[in-house]
Amino acid sequence: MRPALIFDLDGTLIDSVPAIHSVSNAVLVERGYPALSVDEVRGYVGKGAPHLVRCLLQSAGQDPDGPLFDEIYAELVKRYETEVEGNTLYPGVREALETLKAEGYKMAVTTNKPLAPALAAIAHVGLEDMFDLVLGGDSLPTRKPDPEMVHEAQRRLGAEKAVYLGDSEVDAETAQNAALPFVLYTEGYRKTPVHDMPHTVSFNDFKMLHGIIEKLSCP
Ligand SMILES: O=C(O)COP(=O)(O)O
Ligand SMILES: [Mg+2]
Repeated sequence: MRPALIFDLDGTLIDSVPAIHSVSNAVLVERGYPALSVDEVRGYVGKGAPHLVRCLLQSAGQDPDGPLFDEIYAELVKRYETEVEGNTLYPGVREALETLKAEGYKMAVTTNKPLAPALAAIAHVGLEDMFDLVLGGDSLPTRKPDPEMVHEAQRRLGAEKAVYLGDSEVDAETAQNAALPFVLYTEGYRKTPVHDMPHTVSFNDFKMLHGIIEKLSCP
């Protein structure tokens, strides 16, 4: 049986930092706080929206868990869902996914991004028909690196075997916690050198993905 392919979203399939940067700055500047650089915002991505909001509050000199949290979280997630222009696919993603889907691989997304903005970004880049399941950071009581999201995806897909694919330290840890092979996309938002990240195989071009998955699918 072919393994299910469980993908991370931000930094793996979609370059979403331009969108997250612009939404974050809109929320900050509107309240009189200084705008942040793309590099700063990139460093805040990967652990879900609550973490991003706490980082934004800290950068503004505010209490990360203080009274502004709920208001900023709600506004950020709302804008995230509608201001989708800054989300773009990494080169070759569509072709690679189409090939794998045509061969019968079941595919899911497990992202720490909240579900509504994740679905909006997926639709914006035209991948809405590609996945059997999408789970967001607010779909379950826990988020990555807790393995539950990946386990839940595997259960819902009825997949005995699975491969997890992602770009970040959080993803490497998730795959380890879920005891799954980890395919690392090196062009996303990781902060650690590739050789210091636990992974089964890495790739820097989606043209390589089909061959990698075929090899991992051998019994
Ligand atoms: O929203 C985030 O923080 C990251 O989302 P990801 O899990 O798709 O990388
Ligand atoms: Mg990611």
